[in-house]
Amino acid sequence: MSDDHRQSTPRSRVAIIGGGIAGLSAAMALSRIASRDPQSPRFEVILLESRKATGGRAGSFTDPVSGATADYCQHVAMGCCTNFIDLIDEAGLTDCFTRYDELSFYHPATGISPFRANRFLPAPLHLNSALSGLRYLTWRQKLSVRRGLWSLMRTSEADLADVTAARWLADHGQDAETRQRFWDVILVSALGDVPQRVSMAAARKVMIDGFASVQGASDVWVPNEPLSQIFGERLISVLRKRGVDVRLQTSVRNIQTLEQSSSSPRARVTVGDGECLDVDHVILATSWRAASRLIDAITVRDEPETVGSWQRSLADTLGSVLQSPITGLHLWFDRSLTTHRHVVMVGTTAHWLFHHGLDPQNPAAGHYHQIVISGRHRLSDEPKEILIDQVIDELRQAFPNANDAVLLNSRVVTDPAAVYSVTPAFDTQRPVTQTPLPWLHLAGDYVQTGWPGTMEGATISGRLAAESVLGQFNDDGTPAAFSCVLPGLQRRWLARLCIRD
Ligand SMILES: Cc1cc2nc3c(=O)[nH]c(=O)nc-3n(C[C@H](O)[C@H](O)[C@H](O)COP(=O)(O)OP(=O)(O)OC[C@H]3O[C@@H](n4cnc5c(N)ncnc54)[C@H](O)[C@@H]3O)c2cc1C
Repeated sequence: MSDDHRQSTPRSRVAIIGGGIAGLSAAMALSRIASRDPQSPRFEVILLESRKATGGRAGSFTDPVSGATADYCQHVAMGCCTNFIDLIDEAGLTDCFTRYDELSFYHPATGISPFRANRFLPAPLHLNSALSGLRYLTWRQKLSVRRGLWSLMRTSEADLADVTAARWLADHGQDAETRQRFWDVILVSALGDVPQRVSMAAARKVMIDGFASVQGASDVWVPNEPLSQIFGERLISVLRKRGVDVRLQTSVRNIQTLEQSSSSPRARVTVGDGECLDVDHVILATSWRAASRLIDAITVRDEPETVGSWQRSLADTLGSVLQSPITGLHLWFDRSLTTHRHVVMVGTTAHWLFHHGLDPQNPAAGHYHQIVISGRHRLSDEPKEILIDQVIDELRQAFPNANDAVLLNSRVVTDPAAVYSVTPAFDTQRPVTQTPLPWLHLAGDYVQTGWPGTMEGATISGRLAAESVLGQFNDDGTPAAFSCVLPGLQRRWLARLCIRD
């Protein structure tokens, strides 16, 4: 396509519904293509977000008592999240994250054990010393974990689609205590639900891609600014500079097909105040619940039967999704409880402790600590005060500094639908990006990406939707020339020999 031709070609109008990480990732991909490649198609991208700020589940709130800004729940990424890390790099936001190559595991019986992969040994041998360092595991348990990891490396993901993690682990010699002390600790945090419900294929993704396959895959990326700053302000300013029309507090009420003609817009998006936007493409990047409602209400002019059966089957699939809660306990003390920035807590109600210290913007709020508990737990139905008391008891036992610490303020935030459960049934039925409506593309962490419900999954889904728009755009016979999704980290020779694909 020549520059002259490009100038004269009408711009394709794309509405992205939802400004969570999936929608933001799609907007970044389309605006990057439009701004960097003179041969590329031209887009007018409109991002529609119903809330006051973008970021979706990766957002923050202002505590009414102290005025402090805190994330609804602490989010972390891992070194294996190549697309998410690339997204923040592209947006110039790498300074918003700190990368850690060591984890600290706490157990009441043994205190803190460092978990650090060996930087000189090739994967998967690099994990050996890290495992040896977990003092709360007996040598038998460590041997059992190594055997389990080896079996997992020798089993392809496709062979694990039908089985839950709990079943597979029990069948592969992992006794209840080894599961509780090792596998469950990692899987519940990463997948947001208990191994009795999640598929072993999803668990393999975490254990193999996230730990065993490549040096650096298990590094932890922790935001050092509120998520609202990262995804609600800084990323939006990048998008606006690239010409994306970001509209906040703009809730989409319905989507309709228009009369088909090659030169006209193909869909109409109606927003809350009744304004209608006629567009060539819609990327639906909401949660699975909002997507189900909007898709169900689409009225179709052509091929109503094909589309109707797809609508019904998608409604069944999304209607059967099991969801899992995640709880964040936000605790402000008069002092820091520990020098560790984060600690994985084993054998306690708390799963992770994140320690942020004093906020320089608001030092009077106190030293901020956040406890994360993924999934339902034994105090889920108890009053919040009981949960706070229990967790503070655990912190006092774990960290001597906590004994004299005074709790200045606390808040418990539970998102009951934080993540969907990657059950074997749902994992095999997850919807794909393309739909029978050529102008409609799905994004969101629930879409088939090979990843569970994470920021990486959401980023990939947005990039896949951008690729799908581009593929359509080139339907005139030109092959789709743009690839937006990055591959995972490249395995080296020993990992390639050991790990079956
Ligand atoms: C408590 C908690 C902890 C988590 N921890 C981690 C973690 O540590 N690491 C990790 O990788 N992931 C974590 N996740 C998962 C991660 O947050 C999600 O996978 C990811 O943010 C999903 O992004 P999304 O864009 O797919 O969906 P969402 O974030 O749900 O975004 C959808 C957006 O669509 C908007 N919307 C909905 N309906 C409409 C409409 N009609 N019109 C316009 N806009 C609409 C919503 O307001 C929302 O902004 C956590 C999630 C939660 C809730």
